[in-house]
Amino acid sequence: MVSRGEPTRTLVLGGVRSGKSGHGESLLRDHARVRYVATGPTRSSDADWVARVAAHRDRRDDRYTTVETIDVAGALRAEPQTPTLVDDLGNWLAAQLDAVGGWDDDAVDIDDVRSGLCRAIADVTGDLVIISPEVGLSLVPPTPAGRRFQDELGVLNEAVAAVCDRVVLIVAGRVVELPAPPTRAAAPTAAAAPAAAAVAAEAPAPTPTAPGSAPAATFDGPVDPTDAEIFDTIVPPDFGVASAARERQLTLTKPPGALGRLEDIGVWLSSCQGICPPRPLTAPTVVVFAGDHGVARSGVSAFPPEVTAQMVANIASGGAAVNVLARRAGATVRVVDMSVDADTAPEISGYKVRRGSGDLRVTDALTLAEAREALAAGRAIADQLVDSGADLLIGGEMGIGNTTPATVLIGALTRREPVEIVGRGTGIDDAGWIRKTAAIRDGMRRARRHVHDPLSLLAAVAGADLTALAGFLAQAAVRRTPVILDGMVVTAAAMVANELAPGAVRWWLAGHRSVEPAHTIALEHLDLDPVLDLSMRLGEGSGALAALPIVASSVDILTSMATFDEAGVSDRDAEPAGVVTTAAT
Ligand SMILES: O=C(O)c1ccc[n+]([C@@H]2O[C@H](COP(=O)([O-])O)[C@@H](O)[C@H]2O)c1
Ligand SMILES: Cc1cc2nc[nH]c2cc1C
Repeated sequence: MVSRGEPTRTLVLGGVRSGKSGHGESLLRDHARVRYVATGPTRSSDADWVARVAAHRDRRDDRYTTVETIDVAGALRAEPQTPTLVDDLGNWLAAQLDAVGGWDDDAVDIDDVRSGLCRAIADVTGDLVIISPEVGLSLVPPTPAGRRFQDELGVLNEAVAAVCDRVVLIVAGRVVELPAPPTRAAAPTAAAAPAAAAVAAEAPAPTPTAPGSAPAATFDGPVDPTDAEIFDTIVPPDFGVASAARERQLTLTKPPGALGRLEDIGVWLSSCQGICPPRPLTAPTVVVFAGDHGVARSGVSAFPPEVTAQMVANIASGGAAVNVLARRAGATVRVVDMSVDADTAPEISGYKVRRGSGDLRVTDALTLAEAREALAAGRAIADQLVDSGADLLIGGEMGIGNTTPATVLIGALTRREPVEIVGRGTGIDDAGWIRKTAAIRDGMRRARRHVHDPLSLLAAVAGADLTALAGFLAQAAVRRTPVILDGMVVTAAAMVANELAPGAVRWWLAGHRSVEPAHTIALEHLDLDPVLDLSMRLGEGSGALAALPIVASSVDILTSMATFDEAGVSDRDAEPAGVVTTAAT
């Protein structure tokens, strides 16, 4: 395997003594330099272990540099470009379970380290081979610790496979190439297909009316929710195009890097579009997912729940902040009633799952069937917009009380204490803050047992609006369409979306940092750096829309600035006039 500009991430699975390490090494034989990340100790008092390590070492030649660490994510992040062999994930997992005392305590999980590892794997820029044992084919171990290891390794292998380009299984010395799951990048999902076809026929363009207004064209429902939670492997934005865009930035008439973050955003957008220079954005589209929440009846918001339906009508008729900001930025706004506790216009309620989601303090917000329906709706909406030409998507939301479920999701997935993350939402007073903190505590208690299962987590505490948002954001990544995230509520849904579709985060840009404390924690968790920090706390998609003109400008820079050659401007390596250099004697 020689790097051809595009890195290849290969997961090599196999049983004990199957030849998996040897095969992994053979994949990197053409590289002049290979880093060997050893996840188990290379020195030990166990003679058999030492002999195994020595056998592995003898097979490798002096092209290898050995790094002994269980911080594989850290090692990959330190040198993402270096061709690397990681051997193996079994030792890594054992060390992680040791670190958290998780061998015999199912309540302790390693989800964060596993996600961190997957994100680091998704971000490598050089060839990577990861060796992992496949122990799921043997007997179910007789001890709790053995069963825990076997179960965790199954989950880990599946998660790592999702961010690798190839997965091979070594059996009896033979290499079996495991097929990738079918890709839906070019076509609507099976779940979304019927509705997408119906809307495509009715609404060929995403902007039948002026930017900023809610177009008359409707989203159709219902959708087939079967397997709504199963997403295709996310293909990252094109690394080769990113390199070309970075090169182009250096040719433009400015000191290298002088446009700072604007340059990075242009490079990202170029890599999302797979072309350099990128195409100007022509059809950015915001979808505002609206819903009511049972918990809002218990005094966790400064406003009454009736405001949700009233604001939905306001957005539909073009009078909300989201409409004003969208008009300025040239974006189209659509509003979708997922679970508003009132009847709304038929053109916005085609996907409605129910009236109001359940009170997360005491009951599931949705049934699993409703959660699948909401996820499928979000996915179908993303598909319809991409199919009809949207070239950038923004997820927005409107729902009195929705900062409570969003904070519960973030708290549960990042294991924070409620008081660290609770914010003032629409502006609750101190008494409301105390009620909200207690509601978040109760919701997190109910959420805790679902943190390993994104679909049941959404059903337990999120509600139909946030669940549809999660489906929308993940499906945008499946369809290789860039997204600008809005505030805390959208980012909470994004966290779950990235659990459903690992690597989806690479298609998302954080538009802004909301004043909600949970937002900063969620952004850190996703490793996202917001474009703006304007002390906003509105939702609707407003923060993302405020960032959109900056994103559009970053594209213009790459498309329209003159190069040094074109403008006849001297590049920095050119010799200044009048300076004569003489050869050294
Ligand atoms: O996303 C955010 O950062 C955000 C922060 C504060 C408020 N909101 C919006 O305010 C509403 C929820 O606030 P609350 O106090 O009713 O939970 C909902 O309609 C959100 O769009 C949104
Ligand atoms: C008026 C109003 C507008 C909103 N937009 C998003 N959340 C909101 C909450 C309220 C209360």
